[in-house]
Amino acid sequence: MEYIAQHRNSEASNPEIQIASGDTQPTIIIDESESTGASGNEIRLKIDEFYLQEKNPSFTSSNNDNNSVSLAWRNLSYTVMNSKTKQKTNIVQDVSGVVKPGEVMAIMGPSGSGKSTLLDLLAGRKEPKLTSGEIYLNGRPGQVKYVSTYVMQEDALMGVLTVRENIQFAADLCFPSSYSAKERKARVRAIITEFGLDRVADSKIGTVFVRGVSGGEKRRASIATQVLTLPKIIFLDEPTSGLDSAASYNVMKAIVQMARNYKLTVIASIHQPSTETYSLFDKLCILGRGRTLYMGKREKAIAYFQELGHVVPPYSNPADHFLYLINSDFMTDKTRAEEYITNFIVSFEKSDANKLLQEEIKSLIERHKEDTDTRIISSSTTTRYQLSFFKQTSILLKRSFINSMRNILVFWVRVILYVALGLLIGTTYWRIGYDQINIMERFSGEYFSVAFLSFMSIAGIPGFLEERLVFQRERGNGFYSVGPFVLANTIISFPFIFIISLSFTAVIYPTVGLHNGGKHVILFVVYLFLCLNVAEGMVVFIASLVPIFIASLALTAFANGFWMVFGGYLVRPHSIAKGWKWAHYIDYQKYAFEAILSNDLKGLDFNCERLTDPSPDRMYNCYYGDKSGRSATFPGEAVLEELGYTNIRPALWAVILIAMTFVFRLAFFAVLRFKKNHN
Ligand SMILES: Nc1ncnc2c1ncn2[C@@H]1O[C@H](COP(=O)(O)OP(=O)(O)OP(=O)(O)O)[C@@H](O)[C@H]1O
Repeated sequence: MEYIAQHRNSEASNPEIQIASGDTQPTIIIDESESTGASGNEIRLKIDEFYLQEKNPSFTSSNNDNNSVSLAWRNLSYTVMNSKTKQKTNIVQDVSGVVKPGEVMAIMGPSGSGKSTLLDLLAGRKEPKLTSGEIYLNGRPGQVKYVSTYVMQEDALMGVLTVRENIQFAADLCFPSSYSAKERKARVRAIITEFGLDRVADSKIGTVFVRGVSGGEKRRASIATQVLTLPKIIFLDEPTSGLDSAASYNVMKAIVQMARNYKLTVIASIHQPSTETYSLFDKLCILGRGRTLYMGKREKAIAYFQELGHVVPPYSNPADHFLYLINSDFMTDKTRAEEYITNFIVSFEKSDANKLLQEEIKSLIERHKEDTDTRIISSSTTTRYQLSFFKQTSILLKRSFINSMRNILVFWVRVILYVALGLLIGTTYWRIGYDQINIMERFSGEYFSVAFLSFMSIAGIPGFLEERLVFQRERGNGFYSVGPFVLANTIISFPFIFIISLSFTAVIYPTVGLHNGGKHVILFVVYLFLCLNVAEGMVVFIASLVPIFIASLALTAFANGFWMVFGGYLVRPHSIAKGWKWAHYIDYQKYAFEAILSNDLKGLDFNCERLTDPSPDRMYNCYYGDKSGRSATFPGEAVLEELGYTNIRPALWAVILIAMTFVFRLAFFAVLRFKKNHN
């Protein structure tokens, strides 16, 4: 059933949302002008909720928590084995807790206390073999990952896109196709308002070249893109890290408000919240050495520690005080430090707070024992992705296109570099002509074009790494699969690489004075284009394998250095040592270089040197071809033959270059598909 929202400004007297049921398309009629104090945004929110519930029952509402999910866990442990000592270490041990819909819990503790590990455990992101304990969704064992979203610490946004565009693309990717463009836009508007981003909605996120929104706004935008679908449980890994206290407060406030409005269950690991941020939490889980030092209501924590004899001094931040209190890392006496923390652990185990917690978990399980409603556990598992492969690819293509057009780092920096370099080469070689002494210059120019242009594909690494981070986040949240991303990335590179090849050729070809004629110019562009596609494929493959900027830069530079050695110019094919011949045959630069060489030299005649003291039998000195001294010229073919570039088959070489592009793109797919992410 479809619903259409209509805004009517004058006639309706009832400010409430009305549903005018028709036969097929009931219409929501809204009067914004005479609302009873509800702002346009509030009305919009109501429409959005309405849409979300009608279209997908897994979306929750502020007034209806039927679909909300409580999360409880009991005796959760994570144990790793030290590969050297073969000893087991509990990173997290016997941790229990419960968070109900609408509540926000903070996991706090000193560095290394196990906050991230616990968050990952709860989110189902840890190796099950190393995990023990139980996790309950609404009191029943269930798969958390199907009803939750994990918000990573790093902002994963496209810098050249505006806040709204980033969120809109996420909405286009994560909502099912039964949502109209208008509905998705409405949801985007609503979440922008919820996260207080209206003022900067049309500002770019920012890049190294363009100053964008503030760190806090960027963090809010990043979170907004990940919670658009109102997942029932939200995990946030250090959502305020790197932000000042005001920005941290605003980020947390937006999250808390959303949790309240939509009855979402929220768990966030947090380092050192300010007093204001701390006061936003409903519950606290304080960890020390992987054990629970306190788990319960935030407002009862002060009294709890007071009972243990640790009074929070007046006017001090309770969070700071607790963290200071439980930090034994800097105690010089290790036995005393151990005892000190053990006291906190034992005190909590024996505490009323713990008894209350255990009873709460028990009663939650009891209450849902007879529950036969499996909707929560199974609702999101029926279809893995909301959109078809084709739709996913087309949206990603559109976003990649905008990113490539606007982000100078992706392609344009290469266009500028190549044109500048083309001008440099062109003006240096300036019309090299057809004398035999110029032959090696042709070789050098053509080799340089292939090798340097391929090498400079590394300029695309920063842009790709940014895109990969967004991909990783969106794939993690189940927006789309690897195939559409790889396909979109591949397709979008073609026109830009073509522009690069064309612009370089346009500059270099006439200035250097390569083989004249339309066919030769076109073939030069084609070979360069095919070569750069392989180079680009190799860059994305390496950068996805090692997604660390400096490391992928170094690896790609090494790989290109390797190909340069075996490309057939620095060492001619027949001179390459036997043991390295294989490298020559798998070197894409060989195929491009030889095809370009053949395109230039074949069909050209070069002038031999006229002797200063000619005799009737010997008038010329020819480096190649007929060396009898009677011929004034020799063909380009003779040069190739004598220098060992025999058996060049340009059409086959072109096919090999296409195949190599395919292989690298396939490897790129395999890496994204099968490599485990550790960041
Ligand atoms: N797989 C593992 N093998 C060995 N040690 C581990 C493993 N995972 C985590 N640890 C160790 O367990 C401890 C807890 O790690 P965790 O990252 O959960 O702490 P944290 O409280 O989030 O720390 P921080 O606040 O500094 O990020 C650390 O000392 C860490 O080095």
